[in-house]
Amino acid sequence: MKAEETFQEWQQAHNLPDYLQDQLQELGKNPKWINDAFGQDINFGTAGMRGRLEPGINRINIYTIGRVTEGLARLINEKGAKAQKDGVVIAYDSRYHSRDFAEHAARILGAHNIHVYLFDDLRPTPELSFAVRYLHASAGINITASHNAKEYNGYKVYGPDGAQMGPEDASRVFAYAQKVTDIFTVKTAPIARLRSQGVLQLIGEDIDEVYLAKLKTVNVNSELIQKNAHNLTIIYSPLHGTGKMLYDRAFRQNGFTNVFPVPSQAIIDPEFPTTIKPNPEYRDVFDPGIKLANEKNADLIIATDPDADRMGACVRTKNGDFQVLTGNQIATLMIYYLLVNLKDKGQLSADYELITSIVSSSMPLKIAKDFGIRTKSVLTGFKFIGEEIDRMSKMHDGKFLMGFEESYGYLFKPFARDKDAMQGALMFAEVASYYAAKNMTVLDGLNEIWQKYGTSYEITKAIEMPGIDGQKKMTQLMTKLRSENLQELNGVKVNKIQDFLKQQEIVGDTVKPLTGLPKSNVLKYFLADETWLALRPSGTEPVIKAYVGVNKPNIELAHQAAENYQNALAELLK
Ligand SMILES: O=P(O)(O)OC[C@H]1O[C@H](O)[C@H](O)[C@@H](O)[C@@H]1O
Repeated sequence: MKAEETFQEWQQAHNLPDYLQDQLQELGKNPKWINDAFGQDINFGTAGMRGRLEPGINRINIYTIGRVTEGLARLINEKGAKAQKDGVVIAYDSRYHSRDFAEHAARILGAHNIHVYLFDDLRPTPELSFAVRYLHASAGINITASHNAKEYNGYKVYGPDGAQMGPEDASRVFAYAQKVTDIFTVKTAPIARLRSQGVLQLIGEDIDEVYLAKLKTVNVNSELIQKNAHNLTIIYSPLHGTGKMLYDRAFRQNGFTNVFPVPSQAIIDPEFPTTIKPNPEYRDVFDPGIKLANEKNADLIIATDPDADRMGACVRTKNGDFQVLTGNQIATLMIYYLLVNLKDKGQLSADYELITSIVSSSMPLKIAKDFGIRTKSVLTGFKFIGEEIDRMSKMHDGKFLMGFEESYGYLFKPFARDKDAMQGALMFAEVASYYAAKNMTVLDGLNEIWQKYGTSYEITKAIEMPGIDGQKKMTQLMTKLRSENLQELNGVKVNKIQDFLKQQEIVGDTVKPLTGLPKSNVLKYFLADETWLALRPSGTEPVIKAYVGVNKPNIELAHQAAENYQNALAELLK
């Protein structure tokens, strides 16, 4: 059906909530918007779906949420009575309509006689992942758009292992969802009836308690924390979201007693009024925290994104200013600390594994190699790290030490199978205590690591390409880059190209198969000066991501080189 016809159908639909009718009228004045919002179904991929909170089949609203939930219900029913009985856990974050959408999903699943565990209030993504495993549920749903701006919402789906759903099941959910002929009349059952029938069960504090007990096991040196944590003042921000629910108990129970929330950002608020995007990779989100840190004489600010899967940190520099660390730098400090700790205790063994992604820093890999442990690099998406954890536990062929992605995601203990900002915050607080005990700052620690292993520095940039037009442009650009086989950049020779879609590795005129990972639209370049570059369309936002990682003798040279390469990539992507 043409975009215009679908748009008209929505205009004529009965019972459309007021806010959607208002938006239809306003936004519908723009033919380009109609084309984009009604031109195709919103994609449901392995990261679920994410989009602007607007009317339209290519947007996030009660109807697209309803349709995909119907798809999930049909998949669960196809799996049989046990899957129905095991049920689905539903969580949600602090965004506009998150709770409405969660209840709507509960009503649809309930109408299919699928057991539902619905959180009584907002909760972190990793707690949902944990709950799916703990309750032996057949799936999980989280209504969240993670760190996106306030205009967005989304839908993440989890499999029985607590990791985000794999490609096979995701495409079946999408296929079932597409079979829904009338998006406005998906069958629901009333919440009160589902409650009285025992189909819908509320959960909350009961899960918090067991999840917190698990979080207690994350820190590795309680003696160090006991001796030093009282000297460490931590400023914490949940960025208006779900981290608020548990941070206080989590820090305290693990021995971090000097933790102060940023008051303005500890207010749960879908407007995210203190930020442009509630994303802990940006400096501006830390501004209120820096003010408080100066008042409290604190050196460390930790922030978690609204669904508390990403964790970022901002630390005091020598001249008293503050610097936001990258996800790669945080991971570098963490893996180094973990390995030193294991070595000191005489517990280091070669079967420990570090799992990371192909677009993350090479520094943690270097450190892991130096300490003699194993590493594996997987595609972007924490579910791939989850798969490796599964492999280790089933095959007994490795001990999981840490998983990380440059996008501020970390995991240490596999009771959750998605990145866990609570685990990240606790581990980073321990790293800061370790350096405090040595009278060093976290930045001193990073410098020490750089002196030992060379200075790695990475910059990731996201180049926006919105709408259906943007999607076409990304496809064209990736095709063009594939056909060009880049020979040099900024005068430096490209030694090797890895094409993860064609599964080929190109060295000069030789083309070899690239094995070991599923197909993915990623190009990675290795240059003669130890630089690596990667390009890929994001799976969660309308952007192409450009990753640069350089290795230089010092940080000034590294900064400069990384910026220069980013500029060169920006030219390529014009
Ligand atoms: O780079 P993207 O495709 O936007 O993905 C960025 C991130 O998105 C989600 O949050 C996934 O859970 C992460 O594993 C992934 O790293």
